[in-house]
Amino acid sequence: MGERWALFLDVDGTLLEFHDDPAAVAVETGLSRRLQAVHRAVHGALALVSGRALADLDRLFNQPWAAAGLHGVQLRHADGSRRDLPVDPAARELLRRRARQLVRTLDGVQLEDKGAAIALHCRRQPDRYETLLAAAAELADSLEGYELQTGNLVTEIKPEGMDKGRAVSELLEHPPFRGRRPVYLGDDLTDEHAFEVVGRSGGLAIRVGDRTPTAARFTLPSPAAVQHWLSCVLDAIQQGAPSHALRSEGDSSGSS
Ligand SMILES: O=P(O)(O)OC[C@H]1O[C@H](O[C@H]2O[C@H](CO)[C@@H](O)[C@H](O)[C@H]2O)[C@H](O)[C@@H](O)[C@@H]1O
Repeated sequence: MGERWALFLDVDGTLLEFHDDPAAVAVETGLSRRLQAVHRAVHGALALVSGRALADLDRLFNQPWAAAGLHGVQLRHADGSRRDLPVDPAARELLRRRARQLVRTLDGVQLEDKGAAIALHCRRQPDRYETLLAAAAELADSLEGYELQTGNLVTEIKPEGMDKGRAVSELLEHPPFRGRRPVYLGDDLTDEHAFEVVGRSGGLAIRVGDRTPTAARFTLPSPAAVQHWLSCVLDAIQQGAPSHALRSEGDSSGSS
């Protein structure tokens, strides 16, 4: 079973609980050890798939694993090779300048500068979300080569042409993911792109939480449940259990 499955894991809201400040999250030792053990058990076919930049994922997880950062704008393969979507420095500067101007007009909105992309957060003031979405959409429309990606009390302006689904497809073309059945865990709207790809590839899409609608067939209630599920997966692989052991308990389609 350890040779048959490929695991793709979203980070915030899936592996980690949400915090008001994106920079304040941390990976506890227990989660880190569990992920390392699962990574070994699936012979390296585990990738983090996140809206965070790769540098931020490396700061948090401190592992050279395959990973998609900025929703796939940045990609690192399991062999360490990297591909980045090209970003025009002048366009990036324009994005930064306009985004800074925008947040000055929106009380309670926090700007996260991720290099090639900008996230605008309003977790501290959720009642500003609709106003933020409208203003950010207008900004993204005015910038050539950029698009909007909304998420959990966040909206991001990122280089166009990549999403988590495309990132997972790209990883699946390369070892050690190639030829394996993908399992994707994620909580957010941004993960739906990947749920669709995984569903089309005959894999398992597992939604974390209760956001609807979703293309995922299975559900886990929380990041704590994800950690428990990872332990069960590890046990199942080590005991050579049948492949259905990878499924989560809940089935959001009503069948199992
Ligand atoms: O794709 P993900 O790994 O889930 O990353 C999505 C975004 O996650 C972060 O923001 C979210 O988590 C923050 C910390 O808990 C929270 O404050 C914020 O409200 C959430 O939207 C991260 O800061 C973003 O850059 C990611 O794109």
